[in-house]
Amino acid sequence: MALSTDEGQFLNMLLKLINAKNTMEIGVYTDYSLFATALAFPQDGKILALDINRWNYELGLLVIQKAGVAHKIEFKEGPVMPVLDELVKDVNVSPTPSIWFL
Ligand SMILES: C[S@@+](CC[C@H](N)C(=O)[O-])C[C@H]1O[C@@H](n2cnc3c(N)ncnc32)[C@H](O)[C@@H]1O
Repeated sequence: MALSTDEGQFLNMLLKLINAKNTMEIGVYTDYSLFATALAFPQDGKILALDINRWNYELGLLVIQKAGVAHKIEFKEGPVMPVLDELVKDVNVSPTPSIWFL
């Protein structure tokens, strides 16, 4: 259901290698891959995180907050397709996030 610790480290390294600072995560579950991404990003990095259930996002939120990276994350709750339909109407959303997850 979630990344292994090795995969989290690998993701973190990949994001740094490509200087990623804008991703969309579809399905956060315990926030593990979201946390690995937020740690890899520069201070002005932005992650749009989507999950059908806010409870999943809140599972790891305290850790994210304690690590001081919560400001990099915008969370939206809901089934992903209607949320994505809304987002494509918003001209401020990048059409080309670096990495997608589910
Ligand atoms: C495999 S888990 C994600 C694991 C996470 N990316 C990680 O590696 O730590 C899948 C997540 O997708 C969410 N999900 C499944 N279908 C969804 C949908 N249609 N819209 C939004 N979220 C969905 C589930 O609630 C679950 O939290």
